[in-house]
Amino acid sequence: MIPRDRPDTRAWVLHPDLLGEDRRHAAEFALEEAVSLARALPGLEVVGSSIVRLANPTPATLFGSGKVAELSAFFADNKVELVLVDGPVTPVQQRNLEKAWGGKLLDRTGLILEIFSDRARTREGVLQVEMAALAYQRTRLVRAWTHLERQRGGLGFVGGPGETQIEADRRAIDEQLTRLRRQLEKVVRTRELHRAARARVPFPIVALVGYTNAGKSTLFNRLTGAEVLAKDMLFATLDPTMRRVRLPNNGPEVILSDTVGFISDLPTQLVAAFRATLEEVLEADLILHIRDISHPEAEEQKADVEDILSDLGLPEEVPVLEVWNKVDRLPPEDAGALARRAERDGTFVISAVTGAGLDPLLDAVERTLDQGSVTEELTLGFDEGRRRAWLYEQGLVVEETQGEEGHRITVRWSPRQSARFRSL
Ligand SMILES: Nc1nc2c(ncn2[C@@H]2O[C@H](COP(=O)(O)OP(=O)(O)OP(=O)(O)O)[C@@H](O)[C@H]2O)c(=O)[nH]1
Repeated sequence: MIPRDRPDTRAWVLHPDLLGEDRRHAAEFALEEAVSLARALPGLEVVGSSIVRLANPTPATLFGSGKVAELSAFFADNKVELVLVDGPVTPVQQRNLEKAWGGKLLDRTGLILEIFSDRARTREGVLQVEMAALAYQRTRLVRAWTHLERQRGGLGFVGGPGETQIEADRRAIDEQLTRLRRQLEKVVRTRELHRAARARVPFPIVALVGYTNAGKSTLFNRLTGAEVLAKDMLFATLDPTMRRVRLPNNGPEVILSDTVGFISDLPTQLVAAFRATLEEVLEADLILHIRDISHPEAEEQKADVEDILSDLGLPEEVPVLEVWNKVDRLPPEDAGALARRAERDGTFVISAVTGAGLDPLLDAVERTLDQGSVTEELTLGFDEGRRRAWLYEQGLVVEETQGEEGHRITVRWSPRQSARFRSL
């Protein structure tokens, strides 16, 4: 963990470039993202960053010996205390580089874990991140152990002191993982209860999803007036936040849900933690996919988000509206062309900062929620007062007459509202 009780740690971000000159831009975008990630972490001062060409990773030190020495002098001159390497670094490489550079080193997974742990707000988020961190540590122990074994010439005898220690560490991690897993099961059960309770909330749920830094929290705050952390930081939101809001012009009330941002090349150990925080979108009646249209990799980001949503098993009937945010950052002529394209594609161009384009978007939200709705006639027995009251609370009742067998009620509702009613 990075100490928080002292002046900011001076950090340098290194992106090892495995691709070479013709993919230079990819390396530059990757470095930029890595720097934004590092800036998202309190307690760090990012003093600079660089791309290091890496044709053939060296098993012991990742970079070649000349490069290691050159960087060592450079880090000493610049008083760098922590080096963030934007890629995987083996435990052996980490140990050797830390020795050579005289400071700490964190690889990409380590960095994202630090951010997740800093941001996790719900009990479930915290547990998921702790488990991911332990699982990560465990793989590093195993690798160190194999390495030790190899150092001993692979004779295969057991019980050497180093090995016993690593075995003991591994057992301790396993025990802790089991404990955390049990706690998590309990938390998930409680969450299911909450979810069932929320399934009875009388308003449709609109979820904001999108890449990290796309502007979800800014839009959320603009629409709800809520105090959700919005900074120029990645991962300002790790756990979804929900607020009730009435759409303008006396439109319907909805629950707006802000979710954790996506990130490219998420290390595999972190996928479960990330998904756990995103599962909430499966309950939404409508999804707004917020995109930073000024981002150079906007298209790749869109594909990533769509892939994950479909992997999560988002039901097909849940409508998704695509929202092109940050239009204020484009030159006016590009913004004009974008608006024409958006009209053709059925997407929405907005600026969450200036408020431009919000009215048409909110009209579309209202229309889309209504379009999915159908009118149905129900008969409720006289003993079903609670369910009848629920229909009224939701404002779903169009007409009611009394028949011999009970109340005949005409309702207009979305498929999800109808499903919620049936689960009452
Ligand atoms: N120029 C401009 N900047 C914007 C706009 N919307 C958001 N931003 C800025 O983009 C940065 C990120 O915005 P957030 O709202 O925190 O982004 P997010 O999608 O919630 O990010 P995560 O929580 O990391 O997923 C902040 O600095 C915002 O001020 C916009 O419409 N125009």
